[in-house]
Amino acid sequence: MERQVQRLRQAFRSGRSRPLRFRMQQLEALKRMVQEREKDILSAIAADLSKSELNAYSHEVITILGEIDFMLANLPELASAKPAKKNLLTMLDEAYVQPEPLGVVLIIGAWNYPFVLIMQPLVGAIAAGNAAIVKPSELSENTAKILAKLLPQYLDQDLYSVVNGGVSETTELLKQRFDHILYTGNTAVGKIVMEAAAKHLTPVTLELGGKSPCYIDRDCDLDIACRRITWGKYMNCGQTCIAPDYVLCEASLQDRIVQKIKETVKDFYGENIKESPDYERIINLRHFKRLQSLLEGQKIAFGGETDEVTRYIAPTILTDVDPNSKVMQEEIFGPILPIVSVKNVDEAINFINDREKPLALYIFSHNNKLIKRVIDETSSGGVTGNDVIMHFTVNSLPFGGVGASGMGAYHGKYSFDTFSHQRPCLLKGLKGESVNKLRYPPNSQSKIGWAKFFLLKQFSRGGLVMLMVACLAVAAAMIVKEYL
Ligand SMILES: NC(=O)C1=CN([C@@H]2O[C@H](COP(=O)(O)OP(=O)(O)OC[C@H]3O[C@@H](n4cnc5c(N)ncnc54)[C@H](O)[C@@H]3O)[C@@H](O)[C@H]2O)C=CC1
Ligand SMILES: CCCCCCCCCCCC(=O)O
Repeated sequence: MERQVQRLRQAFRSGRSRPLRFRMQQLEALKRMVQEREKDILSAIAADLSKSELNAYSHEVITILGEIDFMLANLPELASAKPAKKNLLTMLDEAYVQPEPLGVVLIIGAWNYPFVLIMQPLVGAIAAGNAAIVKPSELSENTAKILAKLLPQYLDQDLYSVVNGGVSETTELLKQRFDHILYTGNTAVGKIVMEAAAKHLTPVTLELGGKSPCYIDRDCDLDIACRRITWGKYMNCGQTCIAPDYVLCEASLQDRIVQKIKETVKDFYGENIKESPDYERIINLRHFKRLQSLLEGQKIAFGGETDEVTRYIAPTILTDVDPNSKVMQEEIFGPILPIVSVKNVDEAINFINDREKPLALYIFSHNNKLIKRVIDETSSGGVTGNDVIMHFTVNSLPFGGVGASGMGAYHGKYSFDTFSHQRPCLLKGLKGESVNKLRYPPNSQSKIGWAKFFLLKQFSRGGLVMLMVACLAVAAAMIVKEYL
């Protein structure tokens, strides 16, 4: 592994990954890979998550095609030097911020959206001019294999590579020195990644999970709210990091919510959910058993059927859930929706603030002021009002967690920034030494007075022009005095 990282570092040092033309070529190759090998990619995702190929396309492939197109269209602007504001002392110099690639970066993905969670950061890493190693999750082994097969066929092999394997391979990988690590997965492993990164002072982006609350206000169109929640909760069988984890609402709404979600489930998946091509299965037996145990002792208002052989868990709703019960202590990451009653929005806000900061927050209401108030008085990685999941799809919004749900963000411009160093550059001429005297020793009260004037004085545009005219007049007077 050490040699693999060294090979990438050498290729990075050659400067090959830096020119924009090269980055665009690699992104175009990535797009070709997705288009030409669409069938192989879809069948791998489908096999890993018992998912229809249509759903694999809409959950994963569309996002990647959109992200590549965004980078192709915006890369010249993103990578360009941005002029910076100057002060009086540097007025005649050149000041700008130049994004530069970080070097060799590591991307570790999770199994639940196995293609997106590797490819979307990779697009950002390439766009920013880095070399990258990607480590797909071993739990989604078909996607891991197809990535290891296809990426080297389309991308520069010395700059981009795939490492497959589980804990031992990842542990070995984490001993190497990287210039950035983007990890997606659970919080416990997030801490392991951060600890390993600290040994090399490597910065990390941690895309973690959490319990994303969904508050339903009394003043709300329940039909629409429940339809949207049903989609976001049961998509991918609840195994979505930003799925609404639980519902908070006034007790009087509970039965109607159950009824409406029940009707929507029938609309979406038919009478026999097991037969529906749109309803997935739990990834493995460990998670299946974990989810089964969350049902113990709960009041199941809808669903609850499980089948160990196929790892099927029906769309399920739990009512009158005790906030101290197990299902409310850990991220559910499955098709179980607890409803917790609160008296009003104040209690909902307190409930959210009493817990770890979630990855997402959802609020349904006709009342925009109430939505804004909940946003203002809580914290979460992201928010969607009157819908769920959808903030993930807007690549002009940074995607990431806060507090226990993660650190850093990516998608679109934010991916480019995550994998770049914003390098401040100030280019001075070798003239104007007389002005510099005020910062050279010996220091004096009058030099401090001038330094304060040059560095602290704020001028309006008009004031600045006047000052420049005055400076020119003084310079002209000095020339006249010297030579005439
Ligand atoms: N914020 C986000 O964008 C997302 C967050 N998630 C979160 O991820 C979690 C589910 O993913 P996991 O079950 O963790 O996925 P996982 O089991 O696939 O693990 C994630 C990655 O960590 C590696 N890994 C596992 N144990 C390790 C260890 N001891 N040392 C080093 N590496 C190790 C795995 O090989 C894998 O590549 C949920 O909490 C979910 O909310 C999932 C998707 C997106
Ligand atoms: C047409 C709508 C497409 C919706 C795509 C949703 C993808 C959600 C991915 C969530 C992130 C995660 O859990 O890894």
